[in-house]
Amino acid sequence: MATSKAIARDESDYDSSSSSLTTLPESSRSWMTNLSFSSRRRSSSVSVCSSTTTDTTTTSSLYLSSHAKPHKANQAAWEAMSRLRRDSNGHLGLHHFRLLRRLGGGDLGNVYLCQIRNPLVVGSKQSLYAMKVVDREALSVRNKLQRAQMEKEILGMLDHPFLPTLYAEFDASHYSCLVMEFCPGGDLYASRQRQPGKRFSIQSTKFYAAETLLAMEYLHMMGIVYRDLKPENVLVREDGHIMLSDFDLSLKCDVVPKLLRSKSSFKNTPRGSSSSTTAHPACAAPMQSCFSSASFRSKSKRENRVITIIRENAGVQKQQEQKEDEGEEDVDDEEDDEPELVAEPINAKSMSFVGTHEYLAPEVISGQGHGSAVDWWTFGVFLYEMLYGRTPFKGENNSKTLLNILKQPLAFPRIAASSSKEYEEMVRVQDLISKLLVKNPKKRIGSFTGSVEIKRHEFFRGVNWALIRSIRPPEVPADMNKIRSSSNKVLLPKLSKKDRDQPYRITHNFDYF
Ligand SMILES: Nc1ncnc2c1ncn2[C@@H]1O[C@H](COP(=O)(O)OP(=O)(O)OP(=O)(O)O)[C@@H](O)[C@H]1O
Repeated sequence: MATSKAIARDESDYDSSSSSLTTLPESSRSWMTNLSFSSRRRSSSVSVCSSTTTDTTTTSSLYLSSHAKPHKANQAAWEAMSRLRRDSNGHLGLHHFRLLRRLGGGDLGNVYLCQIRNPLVVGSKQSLYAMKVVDREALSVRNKLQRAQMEKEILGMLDHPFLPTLYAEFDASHYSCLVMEFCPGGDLYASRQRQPGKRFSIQSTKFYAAETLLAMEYLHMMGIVYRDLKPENVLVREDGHIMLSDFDLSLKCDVVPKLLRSKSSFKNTPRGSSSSTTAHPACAAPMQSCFSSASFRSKSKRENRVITIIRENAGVQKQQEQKEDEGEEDVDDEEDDEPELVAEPINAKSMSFVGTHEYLAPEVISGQGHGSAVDWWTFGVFLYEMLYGRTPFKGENNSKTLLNILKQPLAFPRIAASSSKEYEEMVRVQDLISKLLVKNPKKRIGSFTGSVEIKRHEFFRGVNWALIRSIRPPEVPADMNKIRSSSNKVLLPKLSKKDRDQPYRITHNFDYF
């Protein structure tokens, strides 16, 4: 799993005692001394809960209970859980589940592979779930209960193919249990370690980045700023598609949708690389249907009908109109001037210092307050790491990393392209990364119209956003039946037979929680 590899890689980075804050801006220094650092990149999110925190924790009207997840309605795992809920009159407990093995642990709790304890259904027919178990008492002592609550609330809201489905949640003694979809493919950090040169190919990067972008688009629509994107938090589902995980650092805020005219709104978005004027690249075979050029133009029309994210900016609008007069090519010219519903939490503002060092946005470090644009910064770092096998501003220690993020210009390693097509793709993705890793959040791509700006960048040209969930991913994890049969063998720390069979008694012996 990524966990152990991440420990090996970054253990020293999260030693707060070695951090020197002397070279950081004055605005950062006073409150950065309160930071709590954990020891692994996996759980390296740092947070400061001080009086400067202004996160809004509104109860959203969009809250969906775990009983209503339309996109999972016909799934066996969902049906099994609904049946269980019916049979138990809605009173689920730990005794309804058999914990099979520990999948991993983080700052908030441990995650276990589990099955419904049902003597009538045995072996390979049983659905597998991931259960996150959080010790509320321990978190309360560490002042982290609110983070766990936030994660639970957010998980309850989500209903999207690239985000976790919360199948059930219940309390057992002072433990909170969240039952979610199990992702057998591990995470993208571990997956990257297995790639040649520990780097994903440009096509695999495009695939994972496109799905991640859709997940973040949905989160922003729901008023959620994710704030902790990194390959470790992108899990690979049974079918090879992705699932973002770990929402305890997310910020939930109100999002006020607006209706804007499409033409003017798209005119104000930064466009793709001026140097990437060549035909879109041919893609690796499995992804061809998704990344075909034919789909690109029709996609533009479709997008007009989905919820998109727009921010008005008269100045930029003017510039774009001027460009149009100059005759610049623009696919939007062919589109109707339909109104668009806009839903980006651009007014979200937080003073919290949260994230993972190498992924922190400059505005988070400088403590000036940040909003949804932090997710577009982390998306840039994510793309960079997937492609180059390291993050762009990593220093010898955490303080150097933070300084580099604030001061160091972005640079790309030289990588020989195997073909002119790959070279062109590299130029495009570098252009996108350069636009995402703009230190001023107001000038960063995505800050005007959110994900729609990024989806329209040349690098994603040809991606069929509507069909991406149906195409074959770069890698598909081992057969689920094999995982089921191996779940009782020694792959990960195994639970004792007693604990497996009697999880409801483990309150007396909770050594593995
Ligand atoms: N649905 C899942 N399927 C498979 N493994 C999972 C699932 N959810 C979490 N895990 C694994 O469990 C581990 C801990 O999960 P998670 O990151 O949610 O915990 P956390 O306490 O919030 O961690 P962090 O310290 O990063 O905030 C991770 O290694 C992750 O890979």
